[in-house]
Amino acid sequence: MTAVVPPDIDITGVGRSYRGRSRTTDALRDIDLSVARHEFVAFLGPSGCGKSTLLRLMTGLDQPDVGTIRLRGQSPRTFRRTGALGIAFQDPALLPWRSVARNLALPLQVLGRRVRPADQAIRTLLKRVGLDGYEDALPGQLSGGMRQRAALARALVTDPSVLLLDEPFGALDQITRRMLNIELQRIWSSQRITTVLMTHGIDEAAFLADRIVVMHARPGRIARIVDVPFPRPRDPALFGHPDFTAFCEHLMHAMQAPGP
Ligand SMILES: Nc1ncnc2c1ncn2[C@@H]1O[C@H](COP(=O)(O)OP(=O)(O)OP(=O)(O)O)[C@@H](O)[C@H]1O
Repeated sequence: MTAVVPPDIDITGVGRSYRGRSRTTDALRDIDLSVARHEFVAFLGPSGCGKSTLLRLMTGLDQPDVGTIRLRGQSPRTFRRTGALGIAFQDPALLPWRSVARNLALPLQVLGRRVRPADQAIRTLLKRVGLDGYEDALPGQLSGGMRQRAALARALVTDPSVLLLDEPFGALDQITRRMLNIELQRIWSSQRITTVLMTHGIDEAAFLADRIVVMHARPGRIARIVDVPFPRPRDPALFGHPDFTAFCEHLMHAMQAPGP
């Protein structure tokens, strides 16, 4: 008999509202989802459907009004403090006065681990995201795409078991974004870190994810959950395949259809 592995992420009945002086915004309502170990799930939805709100709740930087979130059975805040959670936001938020390698060392230093920017582990990680040779560069000397690569490497530096990505490539041009999608797939395929990606990029979600959670706005809620039918590893040529185009069209309809 094989042991049943519990899900890495458990979201149950989560709701979150923002109360302003004149009105209340229902940012999220009735969010239920489990993400299995090694799974890649993308939340896909228009601006304002609550993706960033949900991601912040999953990091433990904000608390739901109702419902619970558990990461490997722990509260997000407790889990984050173990270093097992990797996080990358749309804004790479690198410290401008620290070199790329010293930015990468920071999460390890925060956890109290002994690390030097010249350590082999940091060099290997920079190589993996295509920043070989940029160890000593300052963030201001990098392009937007390179800064996002550095932010992705920083999210991976603690060797996390769960990775949360909030539109990490959203501000990039289409070509750079696609290149980083391909690299993220390569990294995920080799490490199989349980990953949640928030995105409004339909082809990004379809290329990367095992399952896509289509969100609707006002209130932010799950409209439907779609299995991605393409086998792995996925070749970059998939982006141009007619089946892929048809699947993206299907997702577009799911985003626009009146939801539950
Ligand atoms: N701090 C806040 N105070 C008040 N309302 C907020 C706050 N943060 C988000 N909201 C509102 O909650 C809703 C969900 O916002 P959220 O940023 O989570 O959506 P999103 O899907 O991430 O959007 P985007 O793709 O544009 O980042 C929106 O209507 C937004 O205006």
